[in-house]
This record gives sequence, C-alpha cells and structure tokens, in this order.
Amino acid sequence: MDLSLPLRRGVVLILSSPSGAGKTTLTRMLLQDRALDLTLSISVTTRARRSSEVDGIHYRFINERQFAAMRDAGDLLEWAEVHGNFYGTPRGPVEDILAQGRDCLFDIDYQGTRQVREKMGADTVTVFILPPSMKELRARLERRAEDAKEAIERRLENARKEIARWKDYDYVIVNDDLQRSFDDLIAILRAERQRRPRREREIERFVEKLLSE
Ligand SMILES: Nc1ncnc2c1ncn2[C@@H]1O[C@H](COP(=O)(O)OP(=O)(O)OP(=O)(O)O)[C@@H](O)[C@H]1O
Ligand SMILES: Nc1nc2c(ncn2[C@@H]2O[C@H](COP(=O)(O)O)[C@@H](O)[C@H]2O)c(=O)[nH]1
Repeated sequence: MDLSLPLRRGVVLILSSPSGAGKTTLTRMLLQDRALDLTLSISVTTRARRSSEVDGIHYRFINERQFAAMRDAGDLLEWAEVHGNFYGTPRGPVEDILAQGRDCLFDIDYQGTRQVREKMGADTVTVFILPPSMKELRARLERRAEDAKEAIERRLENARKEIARWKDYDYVIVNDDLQRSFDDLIAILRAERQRRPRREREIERFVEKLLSE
C-alpha cells in the first residue's frame, strides 16, 4: 500500500441555485463550522466586487484579460458566463485540497457543475438549492440590496432557466427554514463521507489488521 496517498478520497461538494436562493449563506454556515473541516474553492470572477465582499476571501476579482489568460493556460478546472460576467474555478488549490484527502466546497452554477462532474466523476456530490417561492426569491434579492435593480431583474429572468436544471443534481433542498436546510446539508456531507468507495484504503488497512488478529 502506498503510504503517501490519503486514506480517504476527498468529497467535491457543489452547491448551486438560482441567485438569491441562499447558497452563499449556507456556504458561509458550513465554513464557520470548523469541525466540518471544509475548504472553499475561491472562484475568480470578472464581476464587480459587492460592498460586503473581500478580494481573496469571497472571490478573486480579476479583469477579462486576466480571466482569458487563466482560461487559455488551462488554469481553470471549469468556467462559465453567468448573468453577463465570467466565473471560473482555479485548478491548483482544488487539486491540493483533494490530494490531502480533504473535502472541497464549491458555489458554482449548473454549467460549471457539469464540467466538474465530467472531470472529477464519482468524487462529486451535487446539491441544488431551491427557493420556497418566486415571490420569496425576489424578496431575498431585494432585501440583500447588493445588486442594482437591473441586475436583480436579470437574475430573476435567469432563475427559471436555472431552476429547470434541478434534475442534474444528486440532492435538492428547498431553502425555506435556513437551519433545517443547514442540517440537511450536514446530513448529506456526513453520509457521503462514509461511502465505502471513499474509504476503501482506510477500511482495507483496518480489515488487514483485523484479520491478522
Ligand atoms: N432560508 C432563508 N430564509 C430567509 N432568508 C434567507 C434564507 N436563506 C438566505 N436568505 C437571505 O437571502 C439573501 C440571498 O441569500 P444568498 O446571498 O445566500 O443567495 P445566493 O443563492 O448565494 O445568491 P447569489 O447566487 O446571487 O450569490 C440573503 O440576504 C440571505 O440572508
Ligand atoms: N461556473 C461557475 N459559476 C460560478 C463560479 N463562482 C460563482 N458562480 C456562480 O455564479 C452565479 C452568480 O454568483 P454571484 O456571486 O455573482 O451572485 C452563482 O450561480 C454562482 O454559483 C465559478 O467559479 N464557476
């Protein structure tokens, strides 16, 4: 057995939703729970920074020329144009996290989800977050008050197309009660971490020792 390899395969946990359904809020809750030991994949984007966002923590904010250079150099694991801006996942940090057998959390759209699933296969676990109603989705975007009125309208127009992708996902959560949605996410993560193919090396080693008794 190669002792340099991690005992467990890391989970590639992807959250997607229409804008305003709550995936960023849930992502932050997951990251705040240190015991879960999740690491966020920090995307690059050409979108303007919101007042509540910090460069390097929520996104790396770059211009279109820098984005094209990363994409053309093969430095992005996936990328997509979403609501008129470019977004992408830098490849290096994700590979480092998974090589350590640790889990990586992604907040990306359905186009990126498809690309990551194609590349990472069975390591991928995908969760789609739905709003309880379209009225509440609008209310959340307006209450958040981080985007211009036109940007909110554009996001709401795109929401119907995005919601139609729910069948592409392994799990679907209707984010009505935030705490219940969070609990559901933790249940999904715990169960996925226990799946036998992810723990093959760990269990193999244990059984070897068990049978040698
Ligand atoms: N279950 C919930 N009940 C009430 N408000 C919520 C709930 N979940 C999230 N919110 C609020 O809704 C707003 C939008 O949430 P959030 O920013 O997490 O959405 P998002 O899906 O990440 O959107 P985007 O794709 O635009 O980043 C925030 O103000 C957040 O506090
Ligand atoms: N395909 C990708 N989609 C991404 C990435 N980072 C974020 N996103 C998605 O974009 C929209 C809008 O996000 P916002 O922060 O501007 O509200 C949302 O659906 C995100 O999930 C990425 O690297 N790749």
